[in-house]
Amino acid sequence: ARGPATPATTLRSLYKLPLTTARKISTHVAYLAKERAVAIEAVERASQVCQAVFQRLITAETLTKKDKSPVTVADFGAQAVVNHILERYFPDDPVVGEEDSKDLQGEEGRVLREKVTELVNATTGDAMSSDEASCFARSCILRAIDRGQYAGGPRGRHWTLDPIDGTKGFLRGEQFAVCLALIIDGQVHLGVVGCPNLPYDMSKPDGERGVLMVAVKGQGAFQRKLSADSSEQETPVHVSGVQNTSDAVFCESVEAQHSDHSTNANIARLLGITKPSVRMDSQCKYASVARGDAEIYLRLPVSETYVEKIWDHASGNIIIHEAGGRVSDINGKPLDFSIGRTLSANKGVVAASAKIFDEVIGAVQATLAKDN
Ligand SMILES: Nc1ncnc2c1ncn2[C@@H]1O[C@H](COP(=O)(O)O)[C@@H](OP(=O)(O)O)[C@H]1O
Ligand SMILES: [Mg+2]
Ligand SMILES: [Mg+2]
Ligand SMILES: [Mg+2]
Repeated sequence: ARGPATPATTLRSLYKLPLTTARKISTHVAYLAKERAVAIEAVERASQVCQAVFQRLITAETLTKKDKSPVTVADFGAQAVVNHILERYFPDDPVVGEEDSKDLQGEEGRVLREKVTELVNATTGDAMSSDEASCFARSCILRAIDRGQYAGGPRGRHWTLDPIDGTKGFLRGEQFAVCLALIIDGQVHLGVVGCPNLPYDMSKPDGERGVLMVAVKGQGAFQRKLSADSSEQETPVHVSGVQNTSDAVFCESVEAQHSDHSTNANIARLLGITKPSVRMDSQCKYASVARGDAEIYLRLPVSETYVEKIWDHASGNIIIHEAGGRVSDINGKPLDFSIGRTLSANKGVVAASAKIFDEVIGAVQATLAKDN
């Protein structure tokens, strides 16, 4: 079994250095620097895949027919691209990804498989060697997607990927996110969220869109413009400084099946919140709280049986913490990413800036006690 990842052990395995050398230089190299760069590259590439699909495949017709096939193509394409990039740089790291290649296999999956392959090659061909490109045209695309089958758990390193989070938002042309996180020994150490449709500056809601947020444990949270240019400047993000919950804005899912709007509203009332909730799909909600567009994210469960998935929360979780906020489930318990593919030890999610977090949890508990 691998021991806990420290900068020195990470450097040793990344660059195949003797441990003594790795220890000496570890004070000069930022922790997880290579992982951070690769994760940003992967999320940028996958976001391009999603945007290409949106432009080419989503039409008035697919929307009125509620045709979900475009998002399916984008989902598989994005997972193939991210897993492929991760494999190239970190061949030993397993991946917990949302999708699997079942629907792309055999004769039944041929049409979809060809669409995904064509899409991936068209949008990322320039970044691939000819060997890789011809491999992608064949079966490797299924293998790349299925590198996401890992079971997760408490030991070692693994990535977790949501190739498109906020499927419904994607189809509506609203918010969605490409989310990639690195979990080490059950804890999130790195998270990247790409939000192609989120305004870069919320004070200019009609201005430039496309935000990438990134955080590494202990290094703070940053945002940059989402584009393929890796030299993009980064600026630190911080949660809001609002002290009184009555001045707060809260955000929640658009989909009422994912989060209980009426319980959320009761909690907001108890906190003296008067501003209407901001309804938004995907982990862009975490990004909004991280940079102070909103103060609170409420995800009160609707069903007794639904268990949240790690890829829906891992990146957002570290970004909030590194931006000065806190995240827990509805009982104030930290999200436990060490169990496997799901957050089976938790129920619902609450995120808020640190100053008001305890008060928010208090209101959640009081509201739930009253409801029962
Ligand atoms: N009953 C339920 N309760 C909570 N979350 C659910 C749910 N059914 C599906 N989800 C998850 O909610 C995610 C979207 O969250 P949001 O409402 O914040 O946009 C979905 O991610 P995908 O879109 O990646 O499938 C899916 O994993
Ligand atoms: Mg999701
Ligand atoms: Mg998804
Ligand atoms: Mg899904």
